[in-house]
Amino acid sequence: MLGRLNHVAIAVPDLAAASAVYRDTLGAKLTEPQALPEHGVTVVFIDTGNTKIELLEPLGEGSPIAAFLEKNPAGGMHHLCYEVEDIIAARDRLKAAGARVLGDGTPKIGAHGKPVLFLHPKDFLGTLVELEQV
Ligand SMILES: CC[C@@H](C(=O)O)C(=O)SCCNC(=O)CCNC(=O)[C@H](O)C(C)(C)COP(=O)(O)OP(=O)(O)OC[C@H]1O[C@@H](n2cnc3c(N)ncnc32)[C@H](O)[C@@H]1OP(=O)(O)O
Ligand SMILES: [Co+2]
Repeated sequence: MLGRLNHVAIAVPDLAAASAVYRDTLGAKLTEPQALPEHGVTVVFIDTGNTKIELLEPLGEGSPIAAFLEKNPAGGMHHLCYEVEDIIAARDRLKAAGARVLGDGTPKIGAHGKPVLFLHPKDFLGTLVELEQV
């Protein structure tokens, strides 16, 4: 069921400042900021060749990363995203195994234009997991 690691997400309080760290200090190439109001975040991606880094800044009221940033004001690693071939089959298998699928369980379209779902961090060793259908 588990495919490639698609991205590692880092929640940040200031996307421009975080982008400057990756661009100027680490010498990375970044995508333009992409506002995703349906996810409550603005994102920038960095392609590292073997995976991607997703920088996340809160967008709008009730962003799902707001509480995380209150606990981690300087930012921190927020989630891992794994690729799956069939997100509905993966969801149903995980639910049957007792994992909590976040939201109403209906995949949303993610930053890459593909269906995504999130799994509760307490069911995965304290790590929020995103699944993306590829
Ligand atoms: C850009 C689109 C998409 C993509 O295509 O890549 C994205 O990546 S969108 C990214 C942002 N979206 C989401 O994160 C959606 C799913 N997340 C959620 O539904 C919530 O963030 C959450 C995981 C349910 C957490 O909700 P929150 O209100 O922040 O906190 P709680 O108090 O309910 O948390 C319970 C418990 O879990 C711990 N926690 C919270 N977030 C994380 C995390 N990222 N990693 C590890 N642990 C986390 C939190 O600390 C609480 O623990 P205790 O304090 O021990 O109770
Ligand atoms: Co993500």
